[in-house]
Amino acid sequence: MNTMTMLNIFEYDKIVGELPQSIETLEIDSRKTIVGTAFICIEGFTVDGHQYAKQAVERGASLIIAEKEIDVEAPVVYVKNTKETLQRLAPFFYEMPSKAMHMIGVTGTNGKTTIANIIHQLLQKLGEKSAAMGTIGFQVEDELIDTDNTTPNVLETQRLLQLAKNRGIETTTMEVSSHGLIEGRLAGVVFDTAIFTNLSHDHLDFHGTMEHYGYAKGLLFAQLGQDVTKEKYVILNADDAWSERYRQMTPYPVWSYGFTEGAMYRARIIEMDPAHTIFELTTPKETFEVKTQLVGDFNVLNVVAAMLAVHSRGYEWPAIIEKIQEVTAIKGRMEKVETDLPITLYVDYAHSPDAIEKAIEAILPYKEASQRLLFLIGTGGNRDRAKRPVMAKKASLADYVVLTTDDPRFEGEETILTELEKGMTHNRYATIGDREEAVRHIVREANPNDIIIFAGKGHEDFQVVGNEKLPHSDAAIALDEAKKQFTK
Ligand SMILES: CC(=O)N[C@H]1[C@@H](OP(=O)(O)OP(=O)(O)OC[C@H]2O[C@@H](n3ccc(=O)[nH]c3=O)[C@H](O)[C@@H]2O)O[C@H](CO)[C@@H](O)[C@@H]1O[C@H](C)C(=O)N[C@@H](C)C(=O)N[C@H](CCC(=O)O)C(=O)O
Ligand SMILES: Nc1ncnc2c1ncn2[C@@H]1O[C@H](COP(=O)(O)OP(=O)(O)OP(=O)(O)O)[C@@H](O)[C@H]1O
Repeated sequence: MNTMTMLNIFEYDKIVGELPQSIETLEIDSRKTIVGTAFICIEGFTVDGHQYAKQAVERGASLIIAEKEIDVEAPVVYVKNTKETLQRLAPFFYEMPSKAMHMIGVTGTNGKTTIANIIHQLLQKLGEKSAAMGTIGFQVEDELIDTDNTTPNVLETQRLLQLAKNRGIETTTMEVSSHGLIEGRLAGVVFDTAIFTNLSHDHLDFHGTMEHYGYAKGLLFAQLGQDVTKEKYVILNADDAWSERYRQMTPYPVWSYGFTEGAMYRARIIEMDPAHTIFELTTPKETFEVKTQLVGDFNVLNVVAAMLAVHSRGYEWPAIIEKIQEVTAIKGRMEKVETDLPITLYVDYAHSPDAIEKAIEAILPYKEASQRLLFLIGTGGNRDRAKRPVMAKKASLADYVVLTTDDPRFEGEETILTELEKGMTHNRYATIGDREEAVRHIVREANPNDIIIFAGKGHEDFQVVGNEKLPHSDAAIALDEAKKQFTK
């Protein structure tokens, strides 16, 4: 990009040094800086990017954008606020890629990954070139690109969207986290459809109160804009009271879904077993029977929300209902671990109280009287502490519980376990800080034919200890221990 063109995009206070003719790329991480980069210094939660300007110059940055005085061997453009500058600059630099695609945003405490992946699978089955960005990474058709966050920072988001646009992607579905909304990571992303799943206790370390947390989610609906000449849709969960608040934040048509009587698109479960679900979907015009491989009441709502998003894209119901049958379970979401051993193992990403309750409730109806449901749950260190006892209380719905850690980071396991333990409502449980040992212990506790749910890690294959990502797989450890236990 021509440097003068770039300087027309945002306001600056002063320029020190001789500007290059053009810049090749933008970067906020000195470690990724290459020759010809414009490096933008961002003050983060942990460190201040201004400290890394020198390193960026050593790596070839030809221009620095800063808000504090720095001393570097490169031209510097001083602005009032580098975060805001980046939010204006990145979408322009990457040529507003979201405008070239149909964009679907999914927000809510639980279900974002599931819905985004159902939409992605469904659109591909309908012959569309689709991408999905979220907790699992960035899926561009069948390729998976690693990302650091559910909603990546503004630069990464724009860069990935441009990549999708360049590959001819027609629809991109993004998981929109409340952190992403509050931090302006979605600047320049123009959505066409916005979905709300549900709101329950999570992330209060960041948002403080449920009111603030709920308000943050609402920004997605406000961000759809006010241009009523555009055809945009809002898809809200009628079973969740927050939907009424979000309805008021947008002028666009609202399609509500849920089990509740007032829902425009109402689901009623007809049949459900551990391998499939059949439900009836009543739309304002007609009623359809829908078959899906996903299980659990909550997944019926996830499936309906995803089908509505695809309908908002212009696909007719018969085609959607035919293809939804082929959509498979999502990695790490109530995912059954394949084994011939006499034990049923599920890995699930539940790490909020509501998700834990839903995961257990998905299994209880099929559990025979002779079987026990064992549940392993941990919480992260240096994150929302208030949810710990509430999570353990929900986990107490299981017959036997193991309380452990889930990314302890820098926090001692003692505090995590003690705070979890406060919520237990029965005494059939163990506390084991080391997650590998906890997994092995719960398998050893199981009798033949019992069911174990390993909650919290889902698709993740690591455990964050300190600031290191150590390899860890609940499924692999559980299978190893189960072999010892059940092939004697
Ligand atoms: C609290 C938070 O949101 N942190 C995010 C933030 O990190 P940070 O502010 O600590 O960054 P920092 O380390 O202080 O760095 C500041 C600046 O210096 C730069 N730097 C740093 C080191 C260096 O050597 N060179 C260098 O240039 C960095 O690139 C950055 O520009 O910016 C990083 C880069 O964009 C994010 O990856 C990081 O997310 C962390 C990993 C995180 O855990 N975030 C959570 C809270 C989060 O955002 N979660 C939601 C999902 C929630 C849900 O489950 O629904 C999400 O969307 O992921
Ligand atoms: N609609 C739902 N309502 C309640 N719980 C759900 C729902 N959908 C999924 N869950 C539970 O929440 C867990 C996480 O699901 P999913 O990954 O789809 O949510 P998410 O919103 O993407 O979570 P995160 O923001 O933490 O990445 C699942 O493993 C399941 O236990």
